[in-house]
Amino acid sequence: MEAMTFILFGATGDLAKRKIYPALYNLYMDGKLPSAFTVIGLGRREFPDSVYQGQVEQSLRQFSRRPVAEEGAAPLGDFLSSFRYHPLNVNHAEDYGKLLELVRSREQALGGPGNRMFYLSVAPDFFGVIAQQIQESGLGTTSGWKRLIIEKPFGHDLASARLLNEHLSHSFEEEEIFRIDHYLGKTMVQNLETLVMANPVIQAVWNKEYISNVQITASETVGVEERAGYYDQAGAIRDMFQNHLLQVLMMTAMRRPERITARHIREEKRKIIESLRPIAPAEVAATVVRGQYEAGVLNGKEVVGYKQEPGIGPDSRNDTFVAARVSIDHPDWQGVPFYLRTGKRMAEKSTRIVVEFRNPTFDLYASRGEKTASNLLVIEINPNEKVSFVLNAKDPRNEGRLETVDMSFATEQKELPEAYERLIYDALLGDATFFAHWNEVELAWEWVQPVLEAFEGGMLPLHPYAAGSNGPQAADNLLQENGHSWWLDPDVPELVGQA
Ligand SMILES: NC(=O)C1=CN([C@@H]2O[C@H](COP(=O)(O)OP(=O)(O)OC[C@H]3O[C@@H](n4cnc5c(N)ncnc54)[C@H](OP(=O)(O)O)[C@@H]3O)[C@@H](O)[C@H]2O)C=CC1
Ligand SMILES: O=C1O[C@H](COP(=O)(O)O)[C@@H](O)[C@H](O)[C@H]1O
Repeated sequence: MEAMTFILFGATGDLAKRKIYPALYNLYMDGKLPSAFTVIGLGRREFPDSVYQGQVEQSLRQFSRRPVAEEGAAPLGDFLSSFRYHPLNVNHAEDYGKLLELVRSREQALGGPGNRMFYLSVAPDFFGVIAQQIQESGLGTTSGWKRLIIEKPFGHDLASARLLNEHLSHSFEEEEIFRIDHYLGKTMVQNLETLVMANPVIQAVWNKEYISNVQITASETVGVEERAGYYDQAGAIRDMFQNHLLQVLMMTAMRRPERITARHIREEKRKIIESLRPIAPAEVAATVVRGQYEAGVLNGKEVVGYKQEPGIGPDSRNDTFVAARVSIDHPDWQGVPFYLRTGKRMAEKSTRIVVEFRNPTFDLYASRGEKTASNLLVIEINPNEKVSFVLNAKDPRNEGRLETVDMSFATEQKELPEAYERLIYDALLGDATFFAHWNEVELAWEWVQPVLEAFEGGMLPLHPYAAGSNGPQAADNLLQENGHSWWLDPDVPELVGQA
């Protein structure tokens, strides 16, 4: 790989420490970084490179999945010697000129064409000004490639997302922008495409003829944590639904691409998000449920309600839970509801997709007083990474009566690269397959916008739910109207018991 300079805005921030430095270190240890590279960390304060390198080391010791060597020992020492710190206030134009001098001097020292990766790990309000200054200062002019990695949230609503994109597009081509959605870096989300496209058996039944409904859940046990300022403005709908859940939906429902390339996969994803049936604000209440957690018991401990969390006001109407029934007006998915839900302070941490297959209308076993259970394909994304196929079989201990069994495989999590490792590596290679294209982001906001308007216009009740529960009853009713119910437990035998 050619030499590269990695220019990190927000180098002293939480995300850099918890995710970006560990990802870079693990890539380095796997031989996936260029042999010549510099990381230039940026923040407002002044301090020497040695202090910065110490901060990076500390973050590796705390967060790296791979144990870090002793202080000063190679390869840690070699890795850290590539880190430089530069004080820069994103709003001060003159600071960018000085940054350019440092970048050029490092490029000269490293050799190569001057490849520049700009990573914006700062508040989204700064994205526009940074992109503009990169352009105006000359940082964006190089004989190598230039790329931009940006973090979520990408806008607060449809209008702000469009404005942000317009700002970025003055300085970067769409092909140069890598919008991180860390769910797209998760092993099982990446595996979805292979599972469906590389297995003719699954491919053949991946449509409305065989699938009854699809359930995508991202439940969390954590509450708002220390992010009240951000979360109380965003809510579950912007924090999780507009991006992560809709991305997982696109990955699940996309049809077979012509080829396995970023362009072809994104084309198929776009067709799905384009086909989501829009809902008018007046219809939102019939298809979307929002909730907010109250005090409850989680893992045997009492926890406070959302309104009692530090930094949240007693009158907050923010949603900590959202569920929706989504219809895809695509010939292959007509009549197959996709149920999506996400919430904080729920009974379990579980991100999963459950695909429920149709049962034949004539049940051969009814004459024996038995009922065949629905076949399920359960794709557990987090914290377990496991795929299970739930089938009917004979129970040899019970006179050959029907029982459900599962065929499954799981991945060994410890060994696997983390989402940020995969995504940063892909961006270094210029592979945008698992990044959100602007079309997807815009269309996702287009679907969500009437929902936001219904929220703001008070057209949708905010259902309370107890911390430690599975969310409000209204979210169950969404499915019951169609004769479905949430498959609750990712542990398959018990899950089947919920039917
Ligand atoms: N933390 C997380 O888990 C996640 C974060 N994100 C997103 O990542 C981004 C960064 O988040 P996070 O690291 O948590 O934020 P932090 O608040 O922890 O860090 C913010 C960073 O921005 C820098 N900064 C603030 N103002 C300026 C300025 N005027 N000029 C230059 N630098 C400035 C700070 O540097 P200093 O104060 O040293 O100047 C600091 O390094 C955000 O967009 C967030 O939404 C996305 C997903 C998860
Ligand atoms: O992006 C976010 O994701 C996390 C959940 O991520 P996971 O990988 O643990 O499933 C969520 O807690 C956070 O609020 C949100 O900003």
